[in-house]
Amino acid sequence: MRLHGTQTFNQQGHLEIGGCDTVELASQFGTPLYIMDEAHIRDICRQYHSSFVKGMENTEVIYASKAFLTLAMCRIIEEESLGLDVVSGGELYTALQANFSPEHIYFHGNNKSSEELLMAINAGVGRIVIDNFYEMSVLNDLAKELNQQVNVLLRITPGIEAHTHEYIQTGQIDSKFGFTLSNGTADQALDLAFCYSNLEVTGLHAHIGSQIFELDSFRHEVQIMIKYMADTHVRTSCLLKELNLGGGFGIYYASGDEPAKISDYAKAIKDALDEACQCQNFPRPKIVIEPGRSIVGTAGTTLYTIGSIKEIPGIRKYVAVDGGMADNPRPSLYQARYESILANRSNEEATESVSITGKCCESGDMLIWDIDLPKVNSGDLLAVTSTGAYNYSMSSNYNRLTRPGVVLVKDGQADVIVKRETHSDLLRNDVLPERLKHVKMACR
Ligand SMILES: Cc1ncc(COP(=O)(O)O)c(C=O)c1O
Ligand SMILES: N[C@@H](CCCC[NH3+])C(=O)O
Repeated sequence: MRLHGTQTFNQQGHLEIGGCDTVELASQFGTPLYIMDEAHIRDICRQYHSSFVKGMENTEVIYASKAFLTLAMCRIIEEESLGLDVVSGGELYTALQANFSPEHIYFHGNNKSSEELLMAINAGVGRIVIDNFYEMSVLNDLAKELNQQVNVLLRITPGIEAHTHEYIQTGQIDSKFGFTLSNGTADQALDLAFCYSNLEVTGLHAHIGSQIFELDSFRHEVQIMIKYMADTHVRTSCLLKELNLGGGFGIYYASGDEPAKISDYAKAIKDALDEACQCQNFPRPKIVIEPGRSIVGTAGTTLYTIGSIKEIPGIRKYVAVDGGMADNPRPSLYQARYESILANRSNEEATESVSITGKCCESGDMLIWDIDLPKVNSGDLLAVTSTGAYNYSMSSNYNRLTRPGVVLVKDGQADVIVKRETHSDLLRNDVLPERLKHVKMACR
């Protein structure tokens, strides 16, 4: 088990995060509980800032908020001088409610509605990243009506198959995202965008996928995109000045994961950029990167209480927790692997192999297959690590489970940043039509 950020074990053998004893957090806030380590998030933001913003000229880091977004997170990100990537009206709304400076917001998405585009224009977001022809024409019409010039990037599909789960690859040709480079669609899109009176094309965007470890995928992306920008300059004499390379930097979830350091990703990108610009005789564009997972992933831990335990002799021991695929769908979606420990007995030796299952009505509701733990008892607390990204943000109310709360811990203080849902929250939007109100069981 690898410890992350401020995680440590205290004298009672309890897992501590941000100076808070997780056993006490469980009794104060209940389980399941998402715990976010503020110092760790800030430390990673600072590593990105020093490697990319300070370490390279004219570079911006924007946080891909789809990984984990709350009002408090927006404030942390802005305080750490990072921008924000949003992909929906809901994410944009959250950022604006948190008073995030709109000029540092990039608006993504492959099917933005007119309402979302209008919201983005009215808010004055820094960039809208155009994904397709339909969006381009709708956006230009809206901007014209409002008599506004909108700064846009075009999303290009560069044709790179990064080594990651196929569901989280995005740069390959067979992708729903962006304008394909290899078949001339990207050229057509640029030619059209240059003609639209209310769009200001400042540059290009590409994103090759998520949870990528190899530096070569990013080097390759830089080479392809700089060559394309240089070719575009020759072909149209328009000089594109900005290149957004997306996110995708991998993190440690479980043994075998070996992500590069943030400074290594930065060096690989910087060197590839210098080389490509020199080789293509092209002026260095502004570079933007948009990491999500790598900023919050290892800063999150989910705390569960163990309930039922079922042993099938000679086959497997199922240990059920009070959450599951509703608060962490990643194992069932991508066969994602996680590590965990007993938070209340973290100093004890592992003696048995068990599989951690959730409480949803699905056989596929598994969190971890075959993990070694001390002999577990009902009532023990299980901490699953690296759950900061795409857990809370992808959680659901399946089986009408209530979403866990989120606490932000730092220097011994724990603040609730998202309240635990209650049963009455589940009925918040239910409407019982008058004609069904007094209906009882029909005679059979
Ligand atoms: C356009 C875009 N940018 C950034 C990201 C963030 O990726 P990650 O969380 O892997 O850094 C994603 C998600 O894959 C994305 O689709
Ligand atoms: N949701 C995915 C990553 C996709 C990122 C968005 N393009 C995950 O949990 O790994």
